[in-house]
Amino acid sequence: KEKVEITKEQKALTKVIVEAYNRHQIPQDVAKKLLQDQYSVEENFLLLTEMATSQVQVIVEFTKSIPGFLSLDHEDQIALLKGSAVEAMFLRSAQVFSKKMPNGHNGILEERIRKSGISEEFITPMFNFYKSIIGLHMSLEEQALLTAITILTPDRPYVKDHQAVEKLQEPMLDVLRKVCVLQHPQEPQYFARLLGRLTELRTLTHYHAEMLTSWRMNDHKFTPLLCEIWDVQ
Ligand SMILES: O=C1N(Cc2ccc(-c3nnn[nH]3)cc2)c2ccc(Br)cc2C12CCN(S(=O)(=O)c1cccs1)CC2
Repeated sequence: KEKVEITKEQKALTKVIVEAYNRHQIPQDVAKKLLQDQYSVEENFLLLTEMATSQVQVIVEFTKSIPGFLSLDHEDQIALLKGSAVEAMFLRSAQVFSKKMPNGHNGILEERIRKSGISEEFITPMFNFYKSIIGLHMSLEEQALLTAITILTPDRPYVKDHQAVEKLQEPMLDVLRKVCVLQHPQEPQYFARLLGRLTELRTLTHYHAEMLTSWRMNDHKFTPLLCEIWDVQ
């Protein structure tokens, strides 16, 4: 049985990523609004849009703290952010949603999301993904590293220097693999299961793009930041 050892450098890298992941949080008042009294479908949608805008800001700040990211070609930095924005937001939402919301409230929040103009065909895969993330009981290190790995995906559209992105993503994959072995010794396939969630995330991006079109049709308004990052005119 191979003795798994995390090197000094890998410990330092994990520390930087976890600190960045913890440092940027959505202002509590924004998330709390979702728990207040009854809202109409329009108001719910507006709240989710406000939340999503804060989430994107948090994800951009987290990304900038990933060692080496700011040394990438500037256009590649934008391509990575735009290519991973929805996935990083859904991954982070699933991870935070469960923690941030005291148990009793999950139902209320779930109710708000269900009553926000998002169609059932998107709600179902979204909550299946959410439940699959919760079921993994990821540690903070695993959540932070998996989010960084998602953002540093070399094969996003318009990325020119794949190699440079791979060089940043590989060390994260190496340390995540070791962290999984050390933190889930009973589950040798745990690391593979984590990466499997990234595949499920890609299907959510597809649903999200479809939803964006239908929201546009029903004249739903988005903030300038969301229009920029989601390529909405
Ligand atoms: O809003 C969501 N939530 C609730 C949520 C998210 C984050 C925090 C939070 N608190 N502190 N930090 N973060 C709290 C509640 C949530 C939870 C699980 C999954 Br899976 C996904 C989601 C979405 C992500 C965005 N979409 S969206 O479709 O992109 C859309 C944008 C505009 C209107 S609809 C809706 C679902």
